[in-house]
Amino acid sequence: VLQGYAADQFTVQTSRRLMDKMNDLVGLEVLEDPRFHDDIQILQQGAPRRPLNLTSTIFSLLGTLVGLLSVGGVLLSIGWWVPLVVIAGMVPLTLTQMRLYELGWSMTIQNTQASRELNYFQKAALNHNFAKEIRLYGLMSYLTHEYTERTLAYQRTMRGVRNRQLLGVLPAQFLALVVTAGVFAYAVWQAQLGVLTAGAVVLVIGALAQVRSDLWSLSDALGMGTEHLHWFGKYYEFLDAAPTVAAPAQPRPLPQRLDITLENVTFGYQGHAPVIENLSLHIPEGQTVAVVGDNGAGKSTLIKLLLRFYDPVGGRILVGGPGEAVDLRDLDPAEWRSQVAAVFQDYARFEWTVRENVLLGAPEDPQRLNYAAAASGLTAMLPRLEAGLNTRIGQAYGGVDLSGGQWQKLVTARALYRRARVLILDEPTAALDPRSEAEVFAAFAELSRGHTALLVTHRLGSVRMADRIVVMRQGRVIEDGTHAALLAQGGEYAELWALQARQYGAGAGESDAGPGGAPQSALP
Ligand SMILES: Nc1ncnc2c1ncn2[C@@H]1O[C@H](COP(=O)(O)OP(=O)(O)OP(=O)(O)O)[C@@H](O)[C@H]1O
Repeated sequence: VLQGYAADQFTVQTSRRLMDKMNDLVGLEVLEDPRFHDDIQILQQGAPRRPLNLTSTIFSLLGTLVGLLSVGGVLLSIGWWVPLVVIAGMVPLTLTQMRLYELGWSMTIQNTQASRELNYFQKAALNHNFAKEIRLYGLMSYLTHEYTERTLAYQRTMRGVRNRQLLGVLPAQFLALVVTAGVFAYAVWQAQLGVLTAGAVVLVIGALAQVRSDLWSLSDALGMGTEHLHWFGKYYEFLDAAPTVAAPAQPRPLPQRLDITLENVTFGYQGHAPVIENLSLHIPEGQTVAVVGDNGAGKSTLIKLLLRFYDPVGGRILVGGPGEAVDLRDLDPAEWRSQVAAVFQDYARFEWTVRENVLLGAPEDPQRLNYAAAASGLTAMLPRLEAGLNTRIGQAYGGVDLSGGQWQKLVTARALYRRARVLILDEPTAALDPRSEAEVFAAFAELSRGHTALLVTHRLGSVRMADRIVVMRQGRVIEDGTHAALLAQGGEYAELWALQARQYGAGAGESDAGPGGAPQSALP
């Protein structure tokens, strides 16, 4: 019961410290490092037991040492050198045991990624989000095969380690046995010579057995103790690690104006070539800017940089009006982000109630909630949800599933609910029907009045409302201007516009009808 209680306490405390640490990791870079995920798996698995195990190992070490001292005293009765010889005979066993625990730990570390990968196959087989493809493409046999093969390979590796552990211990065990047998024979010989009584020999036999078992426990405890210490080493290393994207020790105050300026910004994801190159852009506060460009041009990456999920490797991002501009790196990330509302392309779908999904932990302001829900189109879909805003999402918890468009309305409400001076929408209407799209854009236009707004979209019909359109290609800004100016320029934007207009049958060129939504495509 005590062990269970202590394990509960340790689990909560250790997990909380891990979560607090995650909160300190203000950037996203760390999450893209496989070693980080290995560490998290090892730390999470060890959290409920390592602290308790280390404590009990220390106690068992102390207990064994006290026992050894007293029983060692008995062995002294047949000669001062006897305890020394017995201990010396056990030293190789202790060292081997410790080395083997060390080997076991390093194998665990080396194979954590393999273990995560094989578990991925099992998790995928049970994952609700993958269920349709698994059934349609008959994927289960592939998943089962991969899981089984990988698990067997993993087990073979670990079995190899266990076999080596066994074989490694045998010679040392044998030596310890020979030493014990030698001492026993010596005691019998002494009895025959009349130096020791029969009673003393019996005592020595008992003491020898006890010393052997104590020394064995000692070597085991030392080996296990080292393993626990390794785990703690990893735990504190994780907690103490300085993140690459860190909050400044002494942040500068937030400037009055929130103009955003990128100066020759270059950025590449860790280990990859730059995806933003020498990009310069100035967005005065209050301006609505649409960012368009090919897939992979770097639009979402630009947004991630503006939110300081990553730091540029070259150039800088400034926030503030003339004379007060501050490098984004010198602002408190939490303070800066509190000024920004964003709908990401891959937004988070929390399996909570609709209300919780909109508030995201913020206190409820009924008026604001009503406004955000109405403007995003959420209000109109509420009657179809059984408990309105209190409807639970997620069938795994007895809730409902939302359609893609319904989700998009919900996350738009989430962004509109936040009182932000900068609004960022990355493909906010990709899943919306034309009517909802028009409504969301009307709300967006109203909300962005007086606010900075950044809209990333492929739907060119909706970008005309922006004060300015920025066209990106391969991490650079290739065109920048108003809709009319860019059409007149006859460059990339004009070409994209004509392309979408043609697909809508509105005719190419400067048609005012323009493209109203996603292009239709036909299979070859
Ligand atoms: N976390 C990441 N790690 C490595 N490369 C990434 C990562 N995220 C994006 N990339 C790469 O960066 C490039 C730019 O991606 P980004 O998502 O910014 O493009 P985008 O312009 O938003 O594209 P889309 O229109 O398809 O949304 C792509 O080549 C992509 O593969």
